[in-house]
Amino acid sequence: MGKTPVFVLTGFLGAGKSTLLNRVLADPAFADTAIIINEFGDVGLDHELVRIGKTQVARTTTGCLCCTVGSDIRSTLHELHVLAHAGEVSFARVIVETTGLADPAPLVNQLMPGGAPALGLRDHLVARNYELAGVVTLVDIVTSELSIENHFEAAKQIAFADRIVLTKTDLARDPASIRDIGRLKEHLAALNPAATIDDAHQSNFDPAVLFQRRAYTPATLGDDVTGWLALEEAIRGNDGHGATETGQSGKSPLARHGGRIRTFAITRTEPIGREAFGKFLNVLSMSAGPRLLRVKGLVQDRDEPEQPRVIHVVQHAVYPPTILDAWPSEDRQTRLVFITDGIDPEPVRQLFEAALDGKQIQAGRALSRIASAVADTFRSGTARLARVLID
Ligand SMILES: Nc1nc2c(ncn2[C@@H]2O[C@H](COP(=O)(O)OP(=O)(O)OP(=O)(O)O)[C@@H](O)[C@H]2O)c(=O)[nH]1
Repeated sequence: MGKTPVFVLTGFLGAGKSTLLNRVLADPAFADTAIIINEFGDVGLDHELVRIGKTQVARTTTGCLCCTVGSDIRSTLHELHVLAHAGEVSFARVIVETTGLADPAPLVNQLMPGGAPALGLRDHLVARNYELAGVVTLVDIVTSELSIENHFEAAKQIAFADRIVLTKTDLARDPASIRDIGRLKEHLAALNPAATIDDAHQSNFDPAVLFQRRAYTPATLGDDVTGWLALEEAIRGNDGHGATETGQSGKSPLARHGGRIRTFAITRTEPIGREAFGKFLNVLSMSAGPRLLRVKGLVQDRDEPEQPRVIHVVQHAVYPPTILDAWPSEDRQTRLVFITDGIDPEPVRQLFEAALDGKQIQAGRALSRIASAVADTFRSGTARLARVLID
């Protein structure tokens, strides 16, 4: 028996990883697939939104694979191996969906031969039974330029890919947007000349091809990748976690991502008015701008409480909600997960409550706190830039 191929599916926040994964998992050829979904924060939602078939096996890891100390990916692969050995599950490939903020270097380092050393029997078993067979990076044409500029993770995800897929190309209908796609492709090819670039909405695009076994060789991806992997080794030696804010489970999921990234959830048990909720999302998105990195949620609508609404905001883009036929689990409360760049939970919670309860003055106060957080992050960004220029 050969080694089981492991594919990493990555891409910045909201790039469309779960959407593509659902498409692939619905293909009968992928019935024998194990999926590892990594969620940023304890109140993740992906495990509810990715549709796992009866013959597929899924594991969710919380925290961030690139930040959790030790080797979470190896322990999850080991657990799957033990279950397969006992005949409890069966799979021919593993797909790891990372969080949108994942730095791929530590993950690749743990999975490739000659990467992070095997520390015990478990790691030896993982190395003997699995091989990294590809890194697929999705690039959202709507937000990627901003993401690449503002978040090193987005650029690294592109650099480590052997397959790049452009998503949301269906939204580019006018000639200027189509020209922009051409420019984006040039930019991506400059960042990573070795990867193939596909378009998720081209009629001949077959996502199954992305998860076919192949040799993944970081050395062919250029000096940057080799350098980052070497750096990874150095970081591993001293943990490298300069965490400024402890996240969940006593781990430090925010460590690699800078002190400004916040992740938090808002839950509500009473059903929510559609119009007030729509206003909340739009006003939040307008006031926070690119500092609102991601919102996703399941919402219990007052008029249709049995059909949850799935909502997505990706930076400035607020997507039309999708309506599910039924709740994916027993938990029927509204759950919203936020990832922000420098915006604290409190004013967002205040804005949410004020919008739903129709309290204008409180909403105004919350908005001015959000506006000042946005201005502060811009100011600190400017100060940093000035320091770089003067140094
Ligand atoms: N129009 C359009 N919308 C898309 C496409 N791919 C994803 N979306 C939408 O983009 C939003 C985010 O998609 P997800 O699949 O949840 O993105 P993700 O990368 O899994 O998100 P995170 O796990 O939070 O990083 C959803 O509203 C999707 O319906 C696409 O190709 N075209």
